[in-house]
Amino acid sequence: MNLTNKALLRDKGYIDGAWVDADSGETLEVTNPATDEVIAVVPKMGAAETRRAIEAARVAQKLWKRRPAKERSNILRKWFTLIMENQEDLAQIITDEMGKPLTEARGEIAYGASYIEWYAEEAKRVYGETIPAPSDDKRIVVMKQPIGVIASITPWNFPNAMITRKIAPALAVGCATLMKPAEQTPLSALALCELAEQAGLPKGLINCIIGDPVAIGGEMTANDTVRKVTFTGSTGVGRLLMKQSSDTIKKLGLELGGNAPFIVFDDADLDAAVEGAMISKYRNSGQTCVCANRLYVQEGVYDAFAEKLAAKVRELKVGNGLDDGVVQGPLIDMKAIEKVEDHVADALAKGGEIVCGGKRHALGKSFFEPTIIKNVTKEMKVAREETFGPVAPLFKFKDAEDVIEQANDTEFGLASYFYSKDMSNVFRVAEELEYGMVGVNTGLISNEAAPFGGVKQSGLGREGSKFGLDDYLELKYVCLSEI
Ligand SMILES: NC(=O)c1ccc[n+]([C@@H]2O[C@H](COP(=O)([O-])OP(=O)(O)OC[C@H]3O[C@@H](n4cnc5c(N)ncnc54)[C@H](O)[C@@H]3O)[C@@H](O)[C@H]2O)c1
Ligand SMILES: O=C[C@H](O)CS(=O)(=O)O
Repeated sequence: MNLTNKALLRDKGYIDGAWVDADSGETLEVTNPATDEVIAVVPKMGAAETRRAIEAARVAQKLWKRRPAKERSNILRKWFTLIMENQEDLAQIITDEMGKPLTEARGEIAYGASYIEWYAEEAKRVYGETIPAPSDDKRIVVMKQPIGVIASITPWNFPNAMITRKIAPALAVGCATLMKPAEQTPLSALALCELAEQAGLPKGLINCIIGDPVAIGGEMTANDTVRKVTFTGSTGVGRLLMKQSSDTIKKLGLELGGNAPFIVFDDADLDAAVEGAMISKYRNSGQTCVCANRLYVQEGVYDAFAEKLAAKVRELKVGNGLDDGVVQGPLIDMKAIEKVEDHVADALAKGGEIVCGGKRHALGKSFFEPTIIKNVTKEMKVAREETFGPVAPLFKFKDAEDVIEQANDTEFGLASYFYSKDMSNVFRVAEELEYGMVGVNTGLISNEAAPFGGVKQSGLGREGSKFGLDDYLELKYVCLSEI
């Protein structure tokens, strides 16, 4: 890795302001999925290190919550500035450890930093309320106070932004934090800790435990000092963490799996719809929770849309994310490739037809050809499961009533998208879709100002916006009497 700022490449856990190895001395290798090269060796930590981090956070949080909001804000602002000054190096770390193209990795750094910038400002706007009391001798005061020590667990697909989307609001309101990044992508998390320390964040407020997810997660969910667990990842692991957290009645933030419908009505601007489908489906090689997972095209424009989309997909350059012009990197590992192959084979066995792609790329390793399948039906796995790869299954539909029923026929409810120019149709469909987020005439909806999150089995809570701040606050009602 050819970094300008070598200090960013950290390979130890970060606990109470110290860079430490695992108690056991055990380690994990970090590999570049585009080359299979080992790029770092990091500690394999467990419950004991997690306990020490929780205690460090508990002690640090008592002082941090008393710091004036403006001081917390200034330190977050400095962290934001340092991240943007180191954007190129941080982007290279992302591409090396998980494969996304450098252009997308640069975008993720700016996106992740935007949450720190946003919450640096929001830190100064945690307002309480007074409420007219039922009797003249009383006053009702409502305070908002930080939850305390929070623990975060994050996935590999956005190894920077999924962390800042949690840590920034938590620190802004006066919480102390632990993070457990995915074992595939610890380096981005450690680089964030390095820059937080340079920004002047006091020790103990941010702790990064690398290693055994079951042991670390087990301590985070069982330890009563941890008052909130915030998780981004698969719905299956989210269910498990929810169960484990119930013994100590923890607050939960869950950003889970998706199965996004992408709907094209026959009155849509087809070129705009194709552009939206390209970014919604093939961003991060289809490895985002809000990727279009099912594309529904009204029967009158089905063939025209399929033809236009295929022309764009065939232009996509697949390769090492560090190489010029590459817009599709490798999938995270061979397990991901096997899941994509299973979905493609299942669709073909049930009557689907390949329009383009459909198999492993000639580059080998975990590269897969950008794929479109047509004549897809609801009996196929691509209709019910999150593919998490560069495969666009095209379903046909008759009218709004038909497609709304198909789109809502899933246990997931994260993101959804549709293209239409008729305002009556726009309002009706947006109101009827059972999802936490709806993109209308766009395929890209994520930003720091908006409440990101899902309904049904896609999660609990919201991240980003003023709503994301509330997720790290407790309400306290103070009743003043004898006034
Ligand atoms: N809703 C969102 O914002 C969002 C964002 C990104 C990814 N995701 C979802 O995440 C999934 C892909 O990411 P993934 O494969 O890394 O998910 P994953 O659930 O396998 O892993 C996510 C994190 O959980 C940890 N983990 C795994 N098992 C654990 C356990 N038993 N105890 C504690 N921690 C454990 C992992 O180490 C990792 O840090 C997809 O389903 C995707 O939709 C959702
Ligand atoms: O996949 C997870 C991210 O939340 C996707 S996004 O960049 O926030 O849209």
